[in-house]
Amino acid sequence: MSSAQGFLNDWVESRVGLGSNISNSRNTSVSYNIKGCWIPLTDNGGRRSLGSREEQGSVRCRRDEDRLGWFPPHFDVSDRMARLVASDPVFRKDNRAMLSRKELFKNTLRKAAHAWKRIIELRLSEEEASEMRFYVDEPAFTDLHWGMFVPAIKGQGTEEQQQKWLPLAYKMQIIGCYAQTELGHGSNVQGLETTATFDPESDEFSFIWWPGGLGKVSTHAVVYARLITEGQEHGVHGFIVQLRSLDDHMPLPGITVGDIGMKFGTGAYNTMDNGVLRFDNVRIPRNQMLMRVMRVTREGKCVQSNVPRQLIYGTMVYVRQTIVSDASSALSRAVCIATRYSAVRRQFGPQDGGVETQVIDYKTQQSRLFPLLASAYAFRFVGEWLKWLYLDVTQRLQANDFSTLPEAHACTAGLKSLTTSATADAIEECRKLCGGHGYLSSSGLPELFAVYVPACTYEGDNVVLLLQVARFLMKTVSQLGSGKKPVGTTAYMARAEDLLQSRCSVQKAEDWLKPSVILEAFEARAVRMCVACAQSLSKFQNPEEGFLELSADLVEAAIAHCQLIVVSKFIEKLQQDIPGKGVKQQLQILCYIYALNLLHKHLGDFLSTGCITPKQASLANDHLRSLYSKVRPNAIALVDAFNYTDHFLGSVLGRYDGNVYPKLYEEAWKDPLNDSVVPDGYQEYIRPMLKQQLRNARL
Ligand SMILES: CC/C=C\C/C=C\C/C=C\C/C=C\CCCCC(=O)SCCNC(=O)CCNC(=O)[C@H](O)C(C)(C)COP(=O)(O)OP(=O)(O)OC[C@H]1O[C@@H](n2cnc3c(N)ncnc32)[C@H](O)[C@@H]1OP(=O)(O)O
Ligand SMILES: Cc1cc2nc3c(=O)[nH]c(=O)nc-3n(C[C@H](O)[C@H](O)[C@H](O)COP(=O)(O)OP(=O)(O)OC[C@H]3O[C@@H](n4cnc5c(N)ncnc54)[C@H](O)[C@@H]3O)c2cc1C
Repeated sequence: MSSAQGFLNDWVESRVGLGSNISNSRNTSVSYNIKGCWIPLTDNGGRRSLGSREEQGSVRCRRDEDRLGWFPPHFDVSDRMARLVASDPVFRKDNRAMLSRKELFKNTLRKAAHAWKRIIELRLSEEEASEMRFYVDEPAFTDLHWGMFVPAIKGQGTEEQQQKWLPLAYKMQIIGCYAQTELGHGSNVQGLETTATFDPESDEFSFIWWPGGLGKVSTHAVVYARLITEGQEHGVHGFIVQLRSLDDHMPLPGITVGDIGMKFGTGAYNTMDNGVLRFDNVRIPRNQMLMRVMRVTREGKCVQSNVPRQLIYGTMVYVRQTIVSDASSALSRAVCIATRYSAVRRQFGPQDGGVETQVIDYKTQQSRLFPLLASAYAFRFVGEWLKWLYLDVTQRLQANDFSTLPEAHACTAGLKSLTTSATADAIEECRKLCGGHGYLSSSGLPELFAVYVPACTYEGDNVVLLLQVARFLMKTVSQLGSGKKPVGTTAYMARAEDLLQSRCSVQKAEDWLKPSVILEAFEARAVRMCVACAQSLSKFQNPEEGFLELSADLVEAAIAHCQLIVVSKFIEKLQQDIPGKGVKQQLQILCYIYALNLLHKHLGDFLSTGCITPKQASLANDHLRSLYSKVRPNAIALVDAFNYTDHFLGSVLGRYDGNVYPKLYEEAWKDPLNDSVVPDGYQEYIRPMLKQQLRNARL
């Protein structure tokens, strides 16, 4: 061993003790029982030797009464699937950053095939299979097949069409994708150029561009195109189109299909074959148009059914709802890494040579990290509520009650936008919270960021979606005088007159710890911003022109409304019975942190609308600091509660055992650059340069 290596080994050794200090932060009297799991809070003298989650093997669920009833009842399923994936070598993912695009993609195919084999062998339920795919943690064509192709047929197909296509899709005898976006049109769905002409006399081309799973795998797609019959246009509809032969996978006549190329980051989303598709007079049978909204008869006549045509956009509503829950997962993952590492990392501290300070104890670290921890919980709760809302609207649609569809659209669009933007920013913040090591691939954060950021764009650009919310809000405000009572998430607007006048009652910092005070401040801010926008709009002769001109303000108003939804759902959650010693109190603290931090970040809104005074703002800020101190002793337990395996986290910094430094050192040596001591290219480039310098020096 060279002396340099010897030094490095000593250096690593000297930090092992520090690395294990994560367990210090697990010394707390509160026993957590989040997501239905129990988190052992051990005091083992500042050391933990639990090993990785995977190694522990068994599911550590204690008693049924320890489970939080208000979490979805799928903890056992989730935990079992996480362990199944983590213990299967085929699902290894630590080498992704080193693979070429082709290797990466083939590896994804291998994993998807293996997952499908396991699903069949183990006779997994739909829920188990879906959890398994989640923990495989690799964007793949299966996301689109199960996430969009199947829901599109379910939501927009007639009974007959569902009976024909769903069994094939469920058995994966066909693989489908969702082909809506074109090279030239994504947000503007009505502007799509792809046409489906019943009388097949069209010679136009258009390119579909972006659909995941399309490039190399899908045999079928639900393609969105403008329907033309008898020379008349009938809006955009979905059509099931076979793209590839089921015998040899070759594209069918008239179809050109391929991958659109590398995307942001190495590894990351490049496991997905986002595709380009060109149709050249492709003919499909009439009954492959999804006809729940509109039927085309044998003679080419269009017959509108009684369901609203917005149902054509229904798959997007469904996926947006799932994306909100996913935001909580991605965020909790990043926060788990940053929190555990912040407890391990020490910088500066006493001048007397004592141990340095854990960076998690710095107030700046806490003020950046704990609001993100609070957001992870907030998004989980609002995601659960949104799931309920979606189920509710689906049941109502089945009973021909379409009244809640506009609200479901506004909520899914707005919350998708709010949570994905916040999560993307938060992952980057977590990277910075981990200092230099956060930039290492082995921290897991760069890849998580690269995989996650497109969520701000796909399934609706976030600004475009907020503008949809703003339209809904302006409509609601405009109807206030007409006697139509706002309901659901806009019910607070019925109290607009009061809220426009109300004065916040806070006089001392603790007054901010009343949910009613917080709610009223958020309601007043949202109403005032909406009403101000509506008043400005009314000054325009042409409302559409006004909407365009005021769109930046409208987006701010939509954000205020969506933040109110998240805050109010967190508060509602806390009104339920929450078992587990100390759990409710901790969640209450997180709820206040979530709300008061938003208030702090958007102070301009609250002050300019006169909802609170500068003095009250400063009291809120004082209170935030004391709330951070209350979270600190339980921070590790609160992230352990997410119950992520080391495999799923994929982060040396976020290891459960806190053994960060030796593992970082070990990881570094795995890099292919370290395969040889003298690098490839030395003879060609380095040596001649060095020799040249030597010659020059001698001259
Ligand atoms: C597959 C993933 C599976 C699971 C996901 C889980 C996790 C994610 C993990 C991985 C993700 C993997 C892959 C990502 C997949 C991404 C797939 C895609 O991106 S598919 C393409 C998505 N495309 C879009 O989202 C386009 C965005 N644009 C639109 O939605 C619309 O065009 C528009 C912006 C709403 C405008 O439409 P239009 O011009 O028709 O709108 P108007 O404003 O005139 O509205 C008319 C009327 O309709 C109402 N409305 C609009 N949209 C909806 C809706 N979705 N539902 C109900 N109602 C809607 C609107 O409010 C108006 O109502 P009115 O005022 O007239 O009452
Ligand atoms: C990783 C990934 C996967 C995808 N998968 C699929 C898939 O499976 N199937 C599929 O069909 N599509 C898919 N897409 C496409 C995706 O849905 C679209 O890219 C998305 O809807 C945004 O549309 P756009 O690209 O047209 O953006 P644009 O609308 O061109 O947006 C560009 C900019 O213009 C702004 N803008 C646009 N309209 C307005 C407006 N009215 N007012 C103010 N500002 C506006 C936006 O805010 C944005 O800043 C995927 C995209 C990505 C990145």
